[in-house]
Amino acid sequence: MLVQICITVLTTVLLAMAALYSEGANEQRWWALGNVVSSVGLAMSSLESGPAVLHAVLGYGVLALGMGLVLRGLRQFCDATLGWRWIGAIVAGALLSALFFTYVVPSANWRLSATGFYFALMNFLCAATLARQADWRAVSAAVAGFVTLGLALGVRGVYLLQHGQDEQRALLVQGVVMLIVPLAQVSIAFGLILMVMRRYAERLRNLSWVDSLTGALNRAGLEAQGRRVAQRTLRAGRSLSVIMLDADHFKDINDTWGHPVGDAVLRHLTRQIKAELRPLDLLARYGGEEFVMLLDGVNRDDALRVAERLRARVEAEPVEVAGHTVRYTASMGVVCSDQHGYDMLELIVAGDAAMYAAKRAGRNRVMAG
Ligand SMILES: Nc1nc2c(ncn2[C@@H]2O[C@H](COP(=O)(O)OP(=O)(O)OP(=O)(O)O)[C@@H](O)[C@H]2O)c(=O)[nH]1
Repeated sequence: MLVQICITVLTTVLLAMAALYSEGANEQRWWALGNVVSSVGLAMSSLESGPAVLHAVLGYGVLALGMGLVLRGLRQFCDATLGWRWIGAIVAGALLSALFFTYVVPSANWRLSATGFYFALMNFLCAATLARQADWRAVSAAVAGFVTLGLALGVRGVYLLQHGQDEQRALLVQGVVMLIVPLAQVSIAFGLILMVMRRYAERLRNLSWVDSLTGALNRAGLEAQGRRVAQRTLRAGRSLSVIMLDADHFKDINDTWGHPVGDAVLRHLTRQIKAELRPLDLLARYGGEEFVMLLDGVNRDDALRVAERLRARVEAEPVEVAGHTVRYTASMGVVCSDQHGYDMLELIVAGDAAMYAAKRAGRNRVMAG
């Protein structure tokens, strides 16, 4: 029991400290709380004296409540929810089976087996919730912990049914299970922290790839993701088109209306571009008022059509900002891997040249490179 208390304190402190460093504090709060509640339930159900209702019934209800809270945190981590009604049902299930084998068909063996199977199922449910996550490396330690715990409880349930509580073999199994439970608990706690830290690191990396003004990718994001898109299209034998876009006379907009209005124009332009792109396409802000679009699986003729549609949309839809209606246009250069290959840098250089040709030809137009 002392080991159990130490493990609970250790894992709860770890979870609470991880919550301080990351933004996913909500799910960690449920995990930490569930951890403490489960351990209280475990301690209650291990009592050998006192009223039966306390250790033979309520202890299992408290343990089930703790597991329900952990599951709620796991569902939250997976962007889903677990309502209080479900948690109530989980607690009721544990209470009913404990009540049944305490008062209706009194048998300590059957009660231990039935509740063991019940909590094994709960642990498998936790493992299954996480296993559906795409990032296997992040969740594997926690999944392994839940599966181990579920298997240990299940095996103990089978042995108790077959051999009774007092037989030598059953006692041995009971001892092994008592050793496995805290180890699995530690594995779960470390697994949960690992999951949160990986997600936090991913969030920070994504933030460092995003331009804060427009929400489009920045240069670093373009380099990292653009290469991935180029490789993907090359492998799949699809065309990759690049559109370079530059707002026309943007300096005049800044000089006439001020920089905040210029910023609003850039945000508006980003929304206009995004409206023309598909989910697999990439958009990055390449410089001040210059953007680059990567169109996956689009040949040059189709990319020219997309660019022309976008040009017409930008020309037709002014932005309303600070009581002003600001009209602006954009020039674009379109290139495709069918003519220039899949090297990102070469595509951008060729697209830039086509875009400057469009500027020289009078702006507000699309040129192919
Ligand atoms: N408001 C705002 N302006 C920016 C930002 N980044 C760059 N700029 C401005 O964008 C302007 C770009 O001017 P130029 O390079 O001369 O280009 P242009 O006026 O658009 O002329 P053309 O490209 O030849 O049509 C400069 O005045 C920059 O200060 C930004 O984040 N916000």
